[in-house]
Amino acid sequence: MKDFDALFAELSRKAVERPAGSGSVALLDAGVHAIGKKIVEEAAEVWMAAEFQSDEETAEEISQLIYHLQVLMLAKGLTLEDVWRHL
Ligand SMILES: N=c1c2ncn([C@@H]3O[C@H](COP(=O)(O)OP(=O)(O)OP(=O)(O)O)[C@@H](O)[C@H]3O)c2ncn1[C@@H]1O[C@H](COP(=O)(O)O)[C@@H](O)[C@H]1O
Repeated sequence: MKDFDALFAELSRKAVERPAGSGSVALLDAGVHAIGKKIVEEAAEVWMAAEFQSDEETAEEISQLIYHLQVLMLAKGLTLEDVWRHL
């Protein structure tokens, strides 16, 4: 099963190698503004799922929020350590 670090490593690779058909590459190319809008959208979906949907659906929405946060980190050139040191 993929975890947070494995996804970040995969996305970091894709940002450099830019494979054809990667949605992540397209999102990186769309820029911080577009990624930020997705984060807001996904955060709202997490909230709504937590209040009105199943635990499984909530977990899926959380995974999508995490994914978009990681794409934003890559767009900004932030490392995992840059974030972890604030925890
Ligand atoms: N974990 C994810 C992931 N989570 C969410 N998403 C994207 O976020 C979308 C979910 O957003 P929405 O709920 O808004 O659904 P939607 O309305 O269909 O999406 P949009 O039309 O708004 O793009 C999905 O359709 C995916 O495009 C993800 N895209 C990719 N990954 C993983 O990232 C890695 C690289 O993926 P590629 O860049 O596609 O190769 C792979 O391991 C993937 O599994």
